Order: sequence, then structure tokens, then C-alpha cells
Amino acid sequence: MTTEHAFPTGTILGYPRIGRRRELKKAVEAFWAGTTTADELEATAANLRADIRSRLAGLGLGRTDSAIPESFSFYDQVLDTLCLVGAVPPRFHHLIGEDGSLDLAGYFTLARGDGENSPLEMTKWFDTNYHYMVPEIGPDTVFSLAGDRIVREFEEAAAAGFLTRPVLVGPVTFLLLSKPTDSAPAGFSPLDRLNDLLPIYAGVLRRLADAGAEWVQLDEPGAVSESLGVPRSQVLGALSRATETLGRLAVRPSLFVAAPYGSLDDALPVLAAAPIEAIGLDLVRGSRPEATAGLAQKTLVAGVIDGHNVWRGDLAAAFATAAGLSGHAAHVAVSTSTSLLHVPHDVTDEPELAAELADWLAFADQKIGQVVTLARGLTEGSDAIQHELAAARTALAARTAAPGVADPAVRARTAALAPADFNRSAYPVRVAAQDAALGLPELPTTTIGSFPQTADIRRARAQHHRGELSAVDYQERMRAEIKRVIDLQEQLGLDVLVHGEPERNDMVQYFAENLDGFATTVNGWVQSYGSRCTRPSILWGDVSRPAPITVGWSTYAQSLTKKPVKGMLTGPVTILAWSFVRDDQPLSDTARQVALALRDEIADLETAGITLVQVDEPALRELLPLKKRDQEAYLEWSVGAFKLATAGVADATQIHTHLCYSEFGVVIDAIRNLDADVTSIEAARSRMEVVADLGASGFSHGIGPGVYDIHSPRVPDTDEVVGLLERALATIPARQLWVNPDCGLKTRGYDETIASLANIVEATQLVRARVGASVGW
Ligand SMILES: CN1c2c(nc(N)[nH]c2=O)NC[C@@H]1CNc1ccc(C(=O)N[C@@H](CCC(=O)N[C@@H](CCC(=O)N[C@@H](CCC(=O)O)C(=O)O)C(=O)O)C(=O)O)cc1
Ligand SMILES: N[C@@H](CCS)C(=O)O
Ligand SMILES: [Zn+2]
Repeated sequence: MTTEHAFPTGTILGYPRIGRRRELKKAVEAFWAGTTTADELEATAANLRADIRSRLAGLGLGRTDSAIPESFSFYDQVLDTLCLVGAVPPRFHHLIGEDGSLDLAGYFTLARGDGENSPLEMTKWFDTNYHYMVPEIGPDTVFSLAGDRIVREFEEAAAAGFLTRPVLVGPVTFLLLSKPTDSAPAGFSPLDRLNDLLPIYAGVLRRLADAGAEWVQLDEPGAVSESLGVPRSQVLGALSRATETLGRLAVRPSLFVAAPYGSLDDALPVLAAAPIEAIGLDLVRGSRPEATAGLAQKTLVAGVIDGHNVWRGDLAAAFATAAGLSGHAAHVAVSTSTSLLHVPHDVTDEPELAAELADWLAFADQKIGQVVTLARGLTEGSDAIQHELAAARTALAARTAAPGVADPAVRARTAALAPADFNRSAYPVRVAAQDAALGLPELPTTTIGSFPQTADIRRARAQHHRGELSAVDYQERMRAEIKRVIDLQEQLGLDVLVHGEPERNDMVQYFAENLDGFATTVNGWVQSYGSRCTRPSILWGDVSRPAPITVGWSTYAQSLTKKPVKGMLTGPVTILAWSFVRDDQPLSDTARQVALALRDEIADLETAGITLVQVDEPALRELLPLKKRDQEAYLEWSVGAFKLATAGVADATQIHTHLCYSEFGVVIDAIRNLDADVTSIEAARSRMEVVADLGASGFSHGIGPGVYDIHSPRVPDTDEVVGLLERALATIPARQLWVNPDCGLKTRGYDETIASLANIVEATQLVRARVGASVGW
């Protein structure tokens, strides 16, 4: 059995690994480009890990008490776990080396594909903007202890004088996040393989114990979510079996099971009864638990510092919550509610943030400071931290009273909203008006908005930001790009054109920069997937639109062509989901403010002669609450915000929307309720399954399933696209079908984009000829 080790009184669940200046991104991309070697990449990563440990210790986390989590990853923690347990899908078995493991190149190939073999699917990590690689597990998947990175990184830390705490995705969550292999029989669930997986985890724990690890963190957010498609009773049973099995090992480190992203609810008694030593609760999302049998012998790790948002918050309230647990458990420690992966590094590294706003914020490093303060309060008593609690209280009061936090004009407008503001005419009336006004061919072809963001475009934006390129010159450069994109689409023969979004650094940040109520960062990068990052904006005040945002770009594009140009906006829910949003009022109130600003933009686009407007809502699914009890209310306000943004237009103006990610499940109803005239969805990787679901649900509006996956440079051939279109036509009528790629052309190069779009247009012509002959167009 394990020897008793005290859990550190202050810790965090994980730390950003991309680097303060995105050093890891740059090193990984250089390795992919072949300009550096694997050894050089390993050396950069080791330096980064060393810097992180020193920084965390400098901020006050203990060097030798397991307070510092070892949470590095070159790409993704689920992919790391997959490699650790040897669950490499058969199509990649040729990459496995003689020692049974993958080298770095092989590891990245699973994430990115290799031309012949498609990469692992990627999907959202719980309700965050982080994406993980989806393992494929079948009845025949062979598990083996195939990697030792986690042990080597622990030893690397030890050699530098640190006793760190290795972090692993727990076995239940790993299987809950996996999908069944294509050949798995109906009814198979990856969770069925738990008994076969547990011995591998046992092996890892033994090796870590042998290496000297005192604590290991198993992340089990799967225990919190009710949206992973497995009955709750099975999740609880699996959690019980896993913790019983691992807890009863003869040789293992002490086990800390962390449950971020929500409350454990009925999973808490399961963990409380299990032979593990510490339980991590998300007390930002979840409330303080009742006294529960079994907790009295355990450490409760109170996740009272929000790992998912950037507010400095009410530190005294956080302290009271943590201190209030002391009667429930043998020992109480303080932590973040989630890994700090979701927040930027350091507020003091933001030269352009107003000092007042900066004082209201806590990024990763400031949150560690907060954890350390509260831990001191727990050990030395609250008097010892009075100064820090008072400073946080003063900042919070200043925030509440600051001009702009409540804007009377914005509040009056939202208060005056009436049901009619949310609804358009009946769909058949709109279709008739749009058919007459737009005169589009059958199976209209279009794209989802962005075109490749070339290095030139990004460089011009960086130069403009640094003052090296004037506003006029910057505008000229963007207009030149728009002209190139319009000319290209004309040559390709697309029917509904887009301006290409060259002026956007990011589809949310760009709008945040142009709306009142938001602040943006310079160095606030947060990993979105792999090497890709975003700089989420900070929505701190009431939102309004000081001036039109996209009208100039869209009307310029329209002036270059007789074909219709689709206006292109990001929807209210996505703007909220991909920003750090104020926590002092309900999200639904903030969503209405953003929706009204967008409604004004759409009205201006319409007045300027733009006849189709796309309002992207790729994050509609992402913000869906993990708990079923919260989902209905969410869908009500999120769909309402979209309708508020879009319902002000004439019948003849065609509203499009776009949603990423194919596993829609519960949001299929929401798609119908959005009442957009045309909805484009990512579908290529799921081979149109979602279209069948929509068809079966009686969806009657326009639908544009993506016909090729833009996540790799592979060019789809014409036959393949014809096949997908025919598959779509098997379940939905031709009059509803639009033809478009999946979203995100901004991440591709021009060569493959042009070749792919040419094949799409050709495939559409072939299908039009075939279907037209049978239906008499
Ligand atoms: C659609 N997706 C998005 C999500 N969230 C968002 N906020 N935005 C999204 O688009 N979530 C779900 C998905 C996730 N997908 C992606 C896809 C692609 C990226 C991505 O490519 N990110 C870029 C950074 C984009 C950006 O902000 N660019 C800026 C800054 C460019 C830059 O790095 N400049 C250099 C200087 C350049 C020079 O001088 O030559 C610098 O600052 O050092 C811009 O265009 O201006 C990435 O590189 O990771 C993210 C999520
Ligand atoms: N209009 C955006 C949507 C991405 S979700 C694009 O095409 O990149
Ligand atoms: Zn998308």
C-alpha cells in the first residue's frame, strides 16, 4: 500500500505549455517544416518545462511537495495518454518503433495524418475552446505500456531538484472521450474496455512510484459531464471500478483524482468511498458539497480559483468556500478549478491593457499567486492574508463602479425588447422572396468565409499594429487581397462569393476589437489545438457598436462582381464562447447586447446592398452545459440571441449560419430553431451522417454539408465529392442542398484550396446534370 504523503496546501491542476511567446508552437512548426530536428525540439521543450517549474516555484508553489504539476504536452494530453497506453490505431502501426513506442514524428502523424492515412478526429474538450484528439477504441484494441515520457519528465524534474506531480488523463475519462472503431459491433462502447486498460494504468503508477513520485493526478472530468453519450450509472460504475482497482495496488503513489468543469454530484460519494487519497472539486462551477461518507479520511482539494476565466474575483469568498470544507475532510487544500491551460500567462505582460482593467484580472501567474495566498490563509489563519483579501475586494468594487460596466443606453435597449424582435416571416414566404431576388442555380456553390491567411497578410497586420504600415496602406493591402479572392472565385465559377476575411486576425477577436465593452491582449495566447492558438478578448462592459465593422469590406467585394457576395459575421454565442466574459451578470444578458450590435451591422449591410449574410455560430455546441438540467435554458437564450441578431432583415435577405463539428446530437433541434435560411455544417469527416440526421428530423431549410475536410492539405477528387453529394441527396431534397467545403480555409495554402474548390465546382456540375435530368430542372 502507498505510504501516506501530505498533499500540498496550494496547487494548480495544470499550466499553459505553449510558452509565453508561443515558443512551443514555433518549435513544433519548425520541426514539421523540416527546419529543425527532433533533438532540437526535445531540447526546446525541456527548456520550456524547466522554465515553467522555476516560474511556478518562484510564484510560491512548493518545489519538493508535489505542488507543481507535470502537465506538459507537445500537442495534446489525450493523444499523450493514447500513446502511453499503446492504443495506436492500426492504420498507424507502421510508425511504432522496435521499443513499442512512437517517436516524435510518429506522434505528430497521428494528429495530422500523412496524406494516405487520415488523422485522428479532433473535438472540443468539455465546454472549452480547447480541442483534443479522439482515440479510436474497439473490442480488439491491444493496450500496452508503450511510453515512458511521463516517467522521464518526472525524472527530469527530480534531477533539477523538483518533486513534481505527474498529471494523467484518467482511465474513465480517456475511454469516455474515445470513439468506437469503425469495425466495432453495434452497442460497443469504449468504456467496455476499462478492465483491460486498468492494468496499463497500474503499470504506469508503479513506474512513477519507483521513480519517486509521491502524488499522481488523474484527471476525471468525464465524471462531471452528462453529455458523453454513456448512461450515468455506467459512468459511476466505471469510476468506482477504476478507483477501487488503482487504489488497491500494492505499489503506487498517492492518488489525487481531479474533476474539473463542473460538480461531481452523484459521483462524489463514489470517489469518497474509493481508496484514493485526494479529490479535486470544481467549486467555481459546482457548489460546496454536503458532508459525505468517506471524505473524513481524505484530502479535499478546493478548486476555488477559476481556471477557465480571467477575473481576479472575490478572493474572500473563495477563501470562505475553501475554509468551509474543513469540517468535511481530513485535510483541505486550495487549487484552481481547472487546469490553467485555458488562460493566458501573465497580466503584467500586457503593455496595452488599461491599468484599471488589469487590476481586475488574474491570468495564470496571478491565479497561482491567489492560490498561494489562500493556502497561507488555510495554514496561518485568515488574518495572515487580510491585506491580499482587502486588495482584491477594492479591485472588485472599482470594477463594479467603473464607467462602461453598465451603459444606460444599452440597458434601455435590451429592456425594451419584444417577442416580435426575435422572429422573421414564415419560412415559405422568405423562400419565395429570396428565390425571386437572388436567382441562384440549383445546388448553389459557396465557401464558409475565410480564404488562406497568407504570411503576407499576417505580416502586414503586424506591421500596421507596430505603426510601420499606415491605416491607408493596410487597407490597400487588404483590398488587394479581397480583389484576388473575388477574381479567384469568379474564375472557379462559384455562385455565392465571399470577401475572404483577410482583415480578421481571428473571427472573434476582430469583432471584439471593433465593439465597445471589450479589451484585447497582445500576448494573451491560449492553446486551441496542437500548435494553434487564439487570443481571447476580454468582455468587461456593456457591449455596443460604435461604427459599422464589416460593411466597407463587404461592399468593396460586392463592387468587384455581379455575383452575390455573402456578408460575414460571427454570432453572439460564439463571440461569448471564445472570449473571457464578464461574470457579474447572466450570459444571456450579455448575449442580447452582442446580438443587438450585430443586428445593427446586418441592417447596415442590407442597406448597403448585401443580399445574403452569414452569421457563424460554430460554438453553439461548445457552450452547451455539461449537465442536462441546464441545457434547455441555455438553448433557449442562445438560440434567442441568434434570432435577435438576424430577425431584423427583409424577407428577401437570406440569412446563413454555420456550425462546426459534426456530432450535433441535442443541438439538431436548436439548428431548426435558429430558423436560418441556410445552415452550413462540417460533415466531410463524418461522411454526411449529420445530414441524414437532419433529413430524418424533417428539416426543411437550406443545408450546406461540408463536402471536404479542410484540416489537411489533401485535395478531394471530383468523384469523391460527387459521392458525398449523392449521399446527401439520398436523405434531403435537392432544393435544400448547398455545396461548400468544411470551414477554416484560412488555415490552408492557396494551391490546395484552388485545386479543391475547382473539383467541388466540377462535381456540382456533374451532379446537377444527373439530378436535373431526373427531376427536370
Ligand atoms: C474556428 N476556430 C476558432 C476558435 N476560436 C477562435 N477564437 N477562433 C477560431 O477561428 N475555436 C475553434 C476553432 C479553432 N481553430 C483555430 C484555427 C486556427 C487558429 C490559428 O491559426 N491561430 C493562429 C493565430 C491567429 C491570429 O490571431 N493571428 C494574428 C496574429 C498573427 C501572428 O502570429 N503574428 C506574428 C507576427 C507575424 C509577422 O510579423 O510576420 C506574431 O504576433 O508573432 C493575425 O493574423 O494578425 C496561430 O498561429 O495559432 C486558431 C484556432
Ligand atoms: N467564416 C469562418 C468560420 C469558421 S468556424 C471561416 O470560414 O473560417
Ligand atoms: Zn467552422
